[in-house]
Amino acid sequence: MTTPLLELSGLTKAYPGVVANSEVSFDIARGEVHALLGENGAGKSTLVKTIYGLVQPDAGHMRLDGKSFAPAEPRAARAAGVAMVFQHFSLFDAMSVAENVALGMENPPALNRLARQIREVSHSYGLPLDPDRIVGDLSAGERQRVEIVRCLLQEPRLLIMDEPTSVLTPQEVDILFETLRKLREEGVSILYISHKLEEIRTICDRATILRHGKVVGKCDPKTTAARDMAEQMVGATLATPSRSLGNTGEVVLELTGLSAPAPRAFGTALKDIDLTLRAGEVLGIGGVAGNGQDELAMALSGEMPVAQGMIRMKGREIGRDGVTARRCMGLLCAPEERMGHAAAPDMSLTENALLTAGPREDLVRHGFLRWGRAKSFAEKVIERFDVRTPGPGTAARALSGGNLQKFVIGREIMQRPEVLVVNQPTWGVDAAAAATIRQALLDLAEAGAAVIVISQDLDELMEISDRFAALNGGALSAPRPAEGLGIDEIGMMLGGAHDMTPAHGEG
Ligand SMILES: Nc1ncnc2c1ncn2[C@@H]1O[C@H](COP(=O)(O)OP(=O)(O)OP(=O)(O)O)[C@@H](O)[C@H]1O
Repeated sequence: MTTPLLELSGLTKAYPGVVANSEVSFDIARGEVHALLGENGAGKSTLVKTIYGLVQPDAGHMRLDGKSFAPAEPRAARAAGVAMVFQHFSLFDAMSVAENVALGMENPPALNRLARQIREVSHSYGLPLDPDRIVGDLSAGERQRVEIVRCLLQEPRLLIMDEPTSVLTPQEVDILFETLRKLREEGVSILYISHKLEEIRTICDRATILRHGKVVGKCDPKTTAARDMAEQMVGATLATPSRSLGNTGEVVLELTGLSAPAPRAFGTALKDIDLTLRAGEVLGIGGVAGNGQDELAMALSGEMPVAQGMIRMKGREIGRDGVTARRCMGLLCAPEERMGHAAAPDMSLTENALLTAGPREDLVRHGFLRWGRAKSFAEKVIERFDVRTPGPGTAARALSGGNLQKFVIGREIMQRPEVLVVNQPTWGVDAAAAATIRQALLDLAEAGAAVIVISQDLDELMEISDRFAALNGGALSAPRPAEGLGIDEIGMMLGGAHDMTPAHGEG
């Protein structure tokens, strides 16, 4: 039998209050795509950080090519042939693709030579990328290609990918998978983390399942149903979100000709958006990333005030009101970026609760913070949304990505909003927790709130929306009832076909 590329034996890593990895053992063969599965907080990131030299294990060891492997830092892991594409890209918007790639290399060649290499790699792996383009102008999928090409230039033997498809369009996912297949043929091994089980079934050869830091199962994803994998991850049976068709009530939010210039370089301007939202309804907004999702969320939250007359809530003009005034009225938002935007990383969960729940939960009185109330509010969110953490005193940055996501969404839902706007509510969240969040959004609507869900996950939108609209280049299509909407119609809406005027011949 040939030796595996990487063998992990008994890897253990504890943090205060949790054992993130407990005696983890498995191996990765040469030329295989190996999935690492597990619910939020199961220990996947900790494990791949250990392989990449970012975390030092308390016990256990690794062997690469049969030789002892204990990288003290990422540089050592890279030198041994391990590369990693992170979930959050670390690119500079104002620099070109080639300049960004050079920044991540130990000994970058001259820029024109590097540009040639980038073209070669991008051509041979079918990843279209122009080295001279400015990164700020690229789509999320293209940015990811910059990171992948940067890794491929190191000719890795093991490529680690952490949730690579969460920001990609279906077409971009196909391109990525073609590249992964090519790498596999060349004998490169891939360790693939994702919560999207159907994708795992498509691309992965074997899967290792973690629960509470331990390996609880291994399976062949090609022959295992997605539901079975999900149930192995959580060790329980999954509930499907359900909803009794609610009655929609009066109009709570009206957008009239909502337009705004792009708030930053490389942002998207909002173009003449009209929308009427009623109490009790869930409106799903789809679209390829970078088509105005963040800007619309900011215009609604009050982070980006807009002109008089463009936004009304319950008949009152609020377009120029700031975040706090809107929160007091019951218009709450949870932005897409949880670390740094939705939550302050170094602050505890109690402090993070105070950041947005002050006005509605009465957490500040006469200028004094009411710590006791803030703490018990944070505890309630932790309990209801099953946030896995030692307690409300934990800093946001110590939570796993999915658990922090549960906290920031739960924090808004538990403030009983009248209008809730959420952007990518289940990003990085495992199947069971995603079902909990979707159910909570449906329950909120059933209790009479109006909910806007902005998401790139079309399945999610179709599952929970009453009406569906698409953002394209900062314009919003007219919402259509979600029920019965076919994939072709959705595709046309996403592509902006809604505002195409009939062509009158060419030239
Ligand atoms: N720097 C840290 N300090 C304290 N605890 C941590 C730290 N990093 C991770 N943890 C804890 O270790 C456990 C495993 O976290 P990890 O990020 O590895 O999970 P994960 O499986 O990657 O989750 P997700 O799918 O949500 O990203 C969690 O309970 C998390 O809170």
